[in-house]
Amino acid sequence: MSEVKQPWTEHAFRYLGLFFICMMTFGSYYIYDIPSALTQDKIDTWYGVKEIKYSLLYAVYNFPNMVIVFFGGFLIDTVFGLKLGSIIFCCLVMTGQILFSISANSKTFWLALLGRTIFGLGGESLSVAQSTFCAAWFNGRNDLNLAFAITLGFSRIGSAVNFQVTPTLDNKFSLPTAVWFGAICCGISFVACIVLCFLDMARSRKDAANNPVIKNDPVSIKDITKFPKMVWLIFALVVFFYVPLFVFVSIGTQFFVNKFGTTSSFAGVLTSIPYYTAAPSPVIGFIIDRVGRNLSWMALSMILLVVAHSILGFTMVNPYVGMILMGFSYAIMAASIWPTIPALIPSSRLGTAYGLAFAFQNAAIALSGLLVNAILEKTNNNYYYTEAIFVGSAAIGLLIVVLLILIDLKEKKLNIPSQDMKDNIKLLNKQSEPLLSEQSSINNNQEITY
Ligand SMILES: NCCCC[C@H](N)C(=O)NCC(=O)O
Repeated sequence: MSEVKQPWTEHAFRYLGLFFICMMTFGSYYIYDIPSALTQDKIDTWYGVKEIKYSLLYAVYNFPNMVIVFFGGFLIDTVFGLKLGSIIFCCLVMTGQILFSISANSKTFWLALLGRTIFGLGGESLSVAQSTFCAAWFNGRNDLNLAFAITLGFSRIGSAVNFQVTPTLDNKFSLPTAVWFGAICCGISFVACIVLCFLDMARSRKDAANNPVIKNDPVSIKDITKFPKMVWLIFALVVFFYVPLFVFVSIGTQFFVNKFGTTSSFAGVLTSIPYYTAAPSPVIGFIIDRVGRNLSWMALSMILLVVAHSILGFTMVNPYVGMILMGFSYAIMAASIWPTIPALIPSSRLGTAYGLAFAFQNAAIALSGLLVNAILEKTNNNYYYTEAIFVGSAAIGLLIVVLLILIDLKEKKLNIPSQDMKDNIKLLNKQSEPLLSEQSSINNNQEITY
């Protein structure tokens, strides 16, 4: 297909939208790790609670999201729409953090848990909305991978900044001030979300004028049974990649103190390296937009993750080496995996698809987090077993990518030059809406391939 040159105003408009897409989740990424940045000891002393209760501040976020985030995505596609859905999820995030801040003033632990629960009801679904916005604004353009990479890189800077700002505010002023600052960040994200919704109205009008589609295709929960097998393999890969990353990060500080004898503040610096190295992710996204072949990049990322955990778990090599490799692995995966979903699923069902991916991810992180902590407790902090789990998980992830590459030799959807992938996405969205409605009214048993 021939390439039509876009005017610079069109690019400027898309990148203005992208700025607000990034800002919309800045607050939620910032506040997620506030308990960890304050440290368990401080939280326990402040609220007068014991260890197990501290972990509840994370559990109340992750456990409901085994289910909630899937419905969040589905509701975006069916009831709320993207704009109203984002506003509702942003409100939940902000309300949750305000309650957490009030609990910090009143030293009421149950209120802190309520706040984190309400944050969880909105936090993951807001990330689904963010990915769906990103796909809506950049589908069919040359810079889809770059846009996803900028979004994640920016969000992760939010996570990393929290680890510096929260302890500083806590030391200089007080613990409640540090927590309220998180609420202010959520307020800024809420305003960004409102601005984005206005911009998105203009974007929808422009896109509808350029690519008119016949909208007669109600989204149903049963549609997930028609998702192609490649997208299920992508969901599996999300699980096997993020478990060795996020679960490791959650025990990282203690790991470095125990295994390498570092101070806890230096251990914190080491642990946050993968979040900082997400910053060059846009550069990688830019390269992938030029060369395409997302699956090959994902294979490289999985290899780096296997090597990183093998070095960290089974050698005494300087921990910077393993953590920087893990960071590169994350930067590459963040830029290459999320844009593959719009290449397999039409825009009208992207909320559901991202919702499913995050639901599996949350379930896996919550359950394996419990398993890993139980193993550490039973083995008196022997990290050999937990690192074996992380290496095993990354190795399974690598096998899944190899399987995807083999399937794609025939399907030619994901490991192809970027121009071909872009053309496929345009075709998928042009065809899917009339195609789905026609097919489902003709024969409900007939398989529909997106
Ligand atoms: N509060 C943390 C948001 C996580 C969002 C989502 N589950 C996710 O993992 N996104 C991809 C990423 O790399 O952050």
